[in-house]
Amino acid sequence: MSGNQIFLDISDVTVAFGRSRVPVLNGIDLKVRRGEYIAVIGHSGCGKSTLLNVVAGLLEATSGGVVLDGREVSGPGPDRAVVFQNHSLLPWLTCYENIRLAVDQTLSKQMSRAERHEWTLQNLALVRMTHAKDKRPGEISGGMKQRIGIARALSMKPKVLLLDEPFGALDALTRAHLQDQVMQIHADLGTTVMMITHDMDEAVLLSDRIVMLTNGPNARIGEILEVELKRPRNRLALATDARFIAARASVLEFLHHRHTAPGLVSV
Ligand SMILES: Nc1ncnc2c1ncn2[C@@H]1O[C@H](COP(=O)(O)OP(=O)(O)OP(=O)(O)O)[C@@H](O)[C@H]1O
Repeated sequence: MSGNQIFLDISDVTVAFGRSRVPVLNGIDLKVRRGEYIAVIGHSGCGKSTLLNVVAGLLEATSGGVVLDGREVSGPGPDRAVVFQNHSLLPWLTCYENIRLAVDQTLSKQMSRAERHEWTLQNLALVRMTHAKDKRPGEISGGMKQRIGIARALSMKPKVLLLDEPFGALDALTRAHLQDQVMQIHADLGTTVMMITHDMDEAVLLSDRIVMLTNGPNARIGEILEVELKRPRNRLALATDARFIAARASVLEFLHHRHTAPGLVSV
C-alpha cells in the first residue's frame, strides 16, 4: 500500500502494563485504507481491546504510535467513535437525547440547532429506530440499544468507527440483523471500520481484511486474510459459497493451529 493510500497507520505499537513490563502487544504494524472494513480476531486475552483502545486514544502505547488521516493520535477524539459490547447509553436520556448529546458535543460549531435536530433524526432513521426515539434505554431491547449506540457513534461523523465486539451479547438472530445493518451503513457511508470479534462468520461476512493476532503476551499480527468476496454480500448466498467457506476455514485453522507461531507479515 503506498503512502498516500494509508488512512489509518498503526505503526510498530507495543503495549506493556504494570511492573513486569512483558508486552501484551509487540510491534503491531497495520496500514488501513479509507473506507476499509477491518476485523481483528484472536484468542481471548491476546490484546484486541488493548489495540482498539490505543487507536481510540484511550490508552497510550508504550512505544510506536497511530496516525489517522495525517494526524497523530494523542488522546480520545470525536474522529474515532467507539461502540462497546455493553451499550453505554445514558439511562436517564431518551434514544433521541442520547444521540443529540453526542451531536451537540461534536457538531455545534458546524451545524445550527435545527440542523442538529435533523441530523439526530437522520441517524435514528439510519438504524431504523425512529419509532423508539422517545423511549429510554431501560424500555428497549439489547439489540435496539446497540443500534442506538451505533447511531450515536456515526452521528459524530467519525473518520473511523471502532467496534469492540458490538454484537457479542446479542442472540443469533438479532446479531445477524445488526450485522446486515452495519454492512448496509458501511456501503452507504463508506465509513472506515475496525471491529473486534470472536466470531469467524462475522469477520468473513463483514470485512475486507481479517487481522489475526497470535496469543499473548507479546502478541503480534500472525496473518492477514484478504476477504475477496464481492459486495453487496448476502449471508444466505454466502453460506454455500466456496470462497466464503475457504476464508472461514483459513481463520479457523489459524486460531486452532497457527496462533502461537508468530510469522511477521509486512503490510
Ligand atoms: N489496564 C490494564 N492493566 C493491566 N493489564 C491489562 C490492562 N488491560 C488489559 N490488560 C491485560 O492485557 C491483556 C490483553 O487484554 P485485552 O482486553 O486487550 O484482550 P482481548 O484480546 O480484548 O480479550 P477478550 O477477547 O477476552 O476481550 C490481558 O492479559 C489483560 O489482562
